[in-house]
Amino acid sequence: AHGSAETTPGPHDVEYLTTISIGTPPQNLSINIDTGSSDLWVFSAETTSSEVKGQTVYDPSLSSTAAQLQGATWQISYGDGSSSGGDVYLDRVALGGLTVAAQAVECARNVSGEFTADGSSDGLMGLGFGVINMVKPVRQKTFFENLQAGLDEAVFTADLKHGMPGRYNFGYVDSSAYTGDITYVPINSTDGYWGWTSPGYAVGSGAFKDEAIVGIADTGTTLLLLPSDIVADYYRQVDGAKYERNQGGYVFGCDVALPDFAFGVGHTAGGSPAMIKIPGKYVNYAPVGGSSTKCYGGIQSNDFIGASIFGDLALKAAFVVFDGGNMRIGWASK
Ligand SMILES: NCc1ccc(-c2ccco2)nc1
Repeated sequence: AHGSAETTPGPHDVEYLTTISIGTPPQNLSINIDTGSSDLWVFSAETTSSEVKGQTVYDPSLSSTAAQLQGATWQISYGDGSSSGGDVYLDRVALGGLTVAAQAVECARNVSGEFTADGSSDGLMGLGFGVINMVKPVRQKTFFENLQAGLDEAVFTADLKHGMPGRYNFGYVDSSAYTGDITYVPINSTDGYWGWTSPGYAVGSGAFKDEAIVGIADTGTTLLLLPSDIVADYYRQVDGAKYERNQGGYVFGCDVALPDFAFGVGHTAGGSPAMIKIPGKYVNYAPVGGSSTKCYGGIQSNDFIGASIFGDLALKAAFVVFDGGNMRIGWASK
């Protein structure tokens, strides 16, 4: 089996939203597919009403195929400080033409203010590894883990785009969606993430710099978070760019010229790595609050987290293969 679903960017490509249907008859929700976590949770009929502002909720009592997972609860918090928690139902979940008959659907009783304020997202679908699923007392499998054995190929791919809809495919690699070759590197899923190491980077037309970047491929993070020395190196090439503590990162004039940023993938023996190039204009993330002339950079430091995060800013410059069968990740230009 294989399937394909369109995914649509929010403002400034802050997140990408994909429609899933849950239950019988189907209830359609718009969810954020997040390779940086492993819980499928949704706003639900059980969510504290003051914490629901515009989201579509899943109501298991209206689904003839829903069954509560007795005694199961969950609580999760994310790197951006947001959080949610509740109880668990098993129900049919369909995405891109593929169905899992008994997927753990984690129904929120509570969500933090960040989720309440994001009226476009009705929940998250984690496509990380089940080892970090937060359901207790028994962890639950992700949608991909439940599908995997039945897929033609044990892969899913991310084809995110700047300011326009892209696609998540399951079970196949669409050879018309990228240019050149896909370069595959091993992943380390010990911490539950799609962990991999880039051999280095280049700023603009500058030379490649050999500096191992240990990170995760994370569709649920907006930006590209890298070691502070690399970030400083990039913004040295941006006129007037500076680190502003009260903005929480590097900012610059919204009309400034921005150099491309390229990161390496793989290491052909002695040869140079394949490069994924992020166009400079993608690095202009958005005007900072209250300004129309000061803009916030899409490349920022990973200082507080230790590992780097190849979030949407990096992913939307590439066609990415999350290969669960061979425990590897593949990157291609497009
Ligand atoms: N990296 C996981 C993740 C994804 C989305 C969100 C979020 C908060 C408010 C709206 O969305 N938080 C964390």
